[in-house]
Amino acid sequence: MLGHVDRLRGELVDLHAQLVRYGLVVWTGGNVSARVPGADLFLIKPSGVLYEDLTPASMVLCTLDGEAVDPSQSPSSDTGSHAYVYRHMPEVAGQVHTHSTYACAWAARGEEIPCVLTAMADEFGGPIPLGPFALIGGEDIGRGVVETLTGHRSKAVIMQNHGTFTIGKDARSAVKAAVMCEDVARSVHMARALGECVPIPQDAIDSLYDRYQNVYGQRPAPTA
Ligand SMILES: O=C(CO)[C@@H](O)[C@H](O)COP(=O)(O)O
Repeated sequence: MLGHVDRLRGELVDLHAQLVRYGLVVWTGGNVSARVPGADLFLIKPSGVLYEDLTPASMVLCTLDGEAVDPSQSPSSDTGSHAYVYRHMPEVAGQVHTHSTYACAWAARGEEIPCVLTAMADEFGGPIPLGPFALIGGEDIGRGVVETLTGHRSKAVIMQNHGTFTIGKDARSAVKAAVMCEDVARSVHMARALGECVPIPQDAIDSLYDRYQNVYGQRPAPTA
């Protein structure tokens, strides 16, 4: 278990740097977490720490009740919500939260992002849904994420008046979902400003999603 924790500490530093690289966060906003395989534990960003100051040791190990194992550490404001998602969605092993600009524009309008681009069908299998308004600091956001994404193809949710929350089979997948969410939020926001968007038929969405999820990219090397 300690091997997993040490590995995930380093991975989380790198993944937080990806949020900066893709322009998804400013100052200390946002966070990434990763479930520890085989343990009722996860690691998450420390609260209020600048991205350039994050280190493997600064990542906070927490229980699935959202408590820091080391009480001297202060985990992210969203720790209770990340913990709630991990408890209620066992398939989830990574989560990301951002205030990325265009996704927040959809959050401020209280609108889901309609599936009008093939990139949305590929990655999200349909629209990016809107989740409820929820206060920060407890489990309310996590409850809204679970209510919205359970049984939904999308791995991203636009939480009303707040921002993006994503889930994944690992933290890297959740970061990818956050990057792709902001990319399509920007494109569809621009399109909407210039006119009506053309919806993609559901059968085409299904075909695009199946291809991207099951065919796209490099095949894994054959095992010896
Ligand atoms: O949305 C909020 C605060 O309004 C938080 O989610 C911040 O975006 C990140 O907080 P920390 O992870 O640094 O506590």
